[in-house]
Amino acid sequence: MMNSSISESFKSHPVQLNRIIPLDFKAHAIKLPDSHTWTLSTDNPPPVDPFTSESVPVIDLDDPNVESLTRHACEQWGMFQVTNHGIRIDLLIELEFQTRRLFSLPLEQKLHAVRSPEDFAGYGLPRISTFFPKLMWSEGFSIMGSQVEHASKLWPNDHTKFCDVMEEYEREMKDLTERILGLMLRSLGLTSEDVKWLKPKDGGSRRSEALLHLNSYPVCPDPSHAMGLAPHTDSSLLTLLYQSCTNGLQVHKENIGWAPVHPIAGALVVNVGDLMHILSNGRFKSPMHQVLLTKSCHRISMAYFYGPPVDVKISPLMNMIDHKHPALYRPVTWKEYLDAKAMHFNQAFEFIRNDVHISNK
Ligand SMILES: C=C1C[C@]23C[C@@]1(O)CC[C@H]2[C@@]12CCC[C@@](C)(C(=O)O1)[C@H]2[C@@H]3C(=O)O
Ligand SMILES: O=C(O)CCC(=O)C(=O)O
Ligand SMILES: [Fe+2]
Repeated sequence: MMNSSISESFKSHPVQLNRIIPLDFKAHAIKLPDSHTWTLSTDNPPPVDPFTSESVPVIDLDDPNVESLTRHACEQWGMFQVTNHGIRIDLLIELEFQTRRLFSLPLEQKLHAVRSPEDFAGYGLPRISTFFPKLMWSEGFSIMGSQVEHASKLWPNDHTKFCDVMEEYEREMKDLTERILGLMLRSLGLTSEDVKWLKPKDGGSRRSEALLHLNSYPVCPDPSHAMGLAPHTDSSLLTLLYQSCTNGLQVHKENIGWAPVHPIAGALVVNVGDLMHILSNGRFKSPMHQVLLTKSCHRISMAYFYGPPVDVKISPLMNMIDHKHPALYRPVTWKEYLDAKAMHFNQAFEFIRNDVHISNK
């Protein structure tokens, strides 16, 4: 596979094996081990009634006001759900089936496809596990393009369907993400001409890059002392998430705190990524989000992280800058940003802010 921003960043910042190999969750179904016991803050408890509290907007992509709804959602929440997106429900059902099929394999078998310390592809813990003393109660599988190599290690004679479904989903996600990205940019008053560098003609090496990441959050013996996915922002331009029908995802909003993102059958969650926050010069939020666990449901989700071509520098767009709104960030490639994230995690923005001395220490 061609060198990508993501693969280059993993090579520059290898992950220790004890932050890659997941626990055998089934063997710990009764008692949470100390390695996975978190002291969770009680300052900001989840909303009392998750079904009446405020949550992210739901946008029908066929709505005549779709642009202004999108802009409002990106400015206020940095996250929204979309319906009427055109992805076939039978593809989503097959995607969920194949994902559950993967994660229900015994640990020894999943470990045949484990990520290596310098690689992003395959089975393992979330990348951000390196920043926490305790481990998360989750596992994942990362795919870019065709994942025959890893899938054939999981199912030597029976991986074709899995690979076909993942590849079809990636193609569909690419088109939909580019459509939603266009919508967001138009909502800021930009034309495709203003950002034609974002979507160069296919065929050359300057192609947008994306990663499909399957997440699994097994049932947990003590959800109030465990963490599914710790608070983070996404390092993409945009992330499209299918969360099937299990609760757990929360997004942080000023003046509200953690708000649940209720699953809606067939809907997809759109999450503004850090690079979109930079492009919009801080106008669009790249929201902090996390996943909490339950005692009875095995949650899975599929996140499609979309980013710019490898050599494109992302910086605040000209239309977003004036004397009242100076450019907040210096230009960065996706690889440079992923490196900053791999070193500084949730402080990465501070290191690319204009007038900030950059240190690689
Ligand atoms: C492109 C990327 C986003 C990601 C970091 C990465 O370089 C590859 C893994 C991605 C992932 C998937 C699971 C959740 C997440 C927070 C993580 O730990 O690894 C995201 C990363 C991210 O958005 O920063
Ligand atoms: O599982 C979820 O709903 C969230 C996943 C997520 O935030 C991620 O993969 O970055
Ligand atoms: Fe995320």
